[in-house]
Amino acid sequence: MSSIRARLRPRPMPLNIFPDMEGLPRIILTEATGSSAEVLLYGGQVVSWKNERKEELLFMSSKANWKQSKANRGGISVCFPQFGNLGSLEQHGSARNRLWSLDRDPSPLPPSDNQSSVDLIIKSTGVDLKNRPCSFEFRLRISLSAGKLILIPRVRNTDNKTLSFTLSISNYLSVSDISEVRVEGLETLDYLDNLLNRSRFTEQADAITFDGQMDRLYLRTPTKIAVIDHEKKRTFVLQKNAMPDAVIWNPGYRKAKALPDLGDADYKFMICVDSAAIETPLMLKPYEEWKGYQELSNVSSSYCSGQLDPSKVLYGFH
Ligand SMILES: O=P(O)(O)OC[C@H]1O[C@H](O)[C@H](O)[C@@H](O)[C@@H]1O
Repeated sequence: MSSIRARLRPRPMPLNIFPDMEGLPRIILTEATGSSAEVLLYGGQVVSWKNERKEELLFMSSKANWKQSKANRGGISVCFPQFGNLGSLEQHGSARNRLWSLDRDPSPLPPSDNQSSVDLIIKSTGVDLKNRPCSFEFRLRISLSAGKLILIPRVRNTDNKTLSFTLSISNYLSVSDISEVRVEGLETLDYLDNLLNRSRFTEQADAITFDGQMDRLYLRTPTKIAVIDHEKKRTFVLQKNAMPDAVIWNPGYRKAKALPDLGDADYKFMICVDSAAIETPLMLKPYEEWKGYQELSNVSSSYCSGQLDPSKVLYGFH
């Protein structure tokens, strides 16, 4: 009887994984309403997220190299175990330049061997241990559902010493024109300005707008941040847990020109909004695990009442 039941139980769809034009393993996630996401094992990077109308929601540099030697500038990648140059490791840590593996045992999360989510893993290597003698495992679940892309990062200390790290999930969002964008949810908060030697300021504006390079670390941010694109009349809502900080970055014209892997005009069509834990490094006791959560959704700016109401966008009041 039980064997008949087992035969009748719907089998999970196999993961859609294939080598792309450069031979890099690429995973395609799909779901019933027609949205999709693409993930590279190299860097564990999400390189595409399209809505049900097949519109791309993530920015990718026009000079992305698509080679397995450096993370592409764009999409969503993880900076770990160090954000930026705040330590002795390479800029933004090694995770974005590693070849990740499929995680067949993502316990205690249920296995996700279907076409709308994937579990990835990297373990510390000799290089990591040379610079920071404490072994770890980093697991990343990427899940797609109607209108939403969810990332669940988990770090496990697999050593008998304390593990300390900083981390960010770096989201390059595609926008119509950076001068048409407002970021809401960070007003009145303190931030460190990376363009002014990490000096501390308090945000005075009602919303963040852009008229040049910006590189800030907002501290103790709320769990929801809205990125409103006036021209497209679309709003990204970033919801996060266990990552108290948020990075807001746009290189502006001059810095974009100096970056070899970014087209001169590309800065207009992107904004980086990172979920992050940077100001206070995360500490894990021996064998402890940390778990974060990030959910991105993209909604019509006027989905509530025909008028943008930030309180509705930010706090979901209907
Ligand atoms: O050029 P990358 O190493 O990818 O870093 C890109 C950017 O990442 C973050 O947003 C930092 O705050 C910026 O200072 C940095 O320029």
